[in-house]
Amino acid sequence: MSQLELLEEHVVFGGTQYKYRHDSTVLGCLMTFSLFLPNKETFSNPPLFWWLSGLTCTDDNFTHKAGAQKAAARLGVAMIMPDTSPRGEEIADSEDWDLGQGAGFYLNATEKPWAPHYQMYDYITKELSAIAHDHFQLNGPEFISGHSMGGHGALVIGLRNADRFRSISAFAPIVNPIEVPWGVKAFTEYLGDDQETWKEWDATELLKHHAGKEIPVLIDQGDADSFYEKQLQPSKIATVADEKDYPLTVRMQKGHDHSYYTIATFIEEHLEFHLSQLKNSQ
Ligand SMILES: N[C@@H](CCC(=O)N[C@@H](CS)C(=O)NCC(=O)O)C(=O)O
Repeated sequence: MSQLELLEEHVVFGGTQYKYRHDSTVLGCLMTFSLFLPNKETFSNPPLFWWLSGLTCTDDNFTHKAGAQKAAARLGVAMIMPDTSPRGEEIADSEDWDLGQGAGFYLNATEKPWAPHYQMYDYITKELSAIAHDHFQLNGPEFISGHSMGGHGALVIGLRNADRFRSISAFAPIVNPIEVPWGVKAFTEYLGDDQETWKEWDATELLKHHAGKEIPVLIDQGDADSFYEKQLQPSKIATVADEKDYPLTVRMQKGHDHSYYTIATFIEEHLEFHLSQLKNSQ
């Protein structure tokens, strides 16, 4: 397992917020991630909440802006926040904010120049998971959530690993990337022109063909989100869920936009949603 370098440690609401750096074997570069642990004496084996951020973010956006630590400390939930792409001067990048560094789309790229480093799906589901389990002994139940591009990541990773994650939630997720400009641009670059391969990384397509465990999904979408109609369109996945009678709820949030103010408003409800699913499945 890779060596972890502790960059930050802060006591917060009786738990501890950490930031680490490590040399990722899967991505071939130095990566940071953040981790919140609730009070160890009160919560010895906490469930683990994975948070995937959106375009332009690092692990800091959620840590600094969502205010999730207070609820996580009260509920006894550990939270892990990965970065959104491989990083570094030697790593392929784009001048566009919705491609390259900060925009890894949580998939395994197959095309040049991206493929050697842009393997975020494997990084999260294998390398960072092994660190969470082996280094921090976080071996309890797991949930996954995210925002925008990270909401797409949470839906795709959750549905592809429905035996592992107990529930999925998302804020303003890209639910059908193969049909919207952000997704078409990124998937063309990372996965090439064969659109059949894109479907493996598209939550709406995955849900259409999902035959595994029906893990519940909660989506919050602000109706004042400037990306709502062009890039997000949660009704696309809601329609598929309705057709299959799949347990997926979309809540439209009046007046809310795409920002972390929306996440801060509802993050406690998301943590409670995940924990309540856990109780239901026990
Ligand atoms: N840079 C873009 C916006 C990018 C954006 O809204 N990113 C979202 C995720 S898709 C985010 O979380 N930004 C960071 C933040 O709000 O802290 C623009 O100027 O239109």
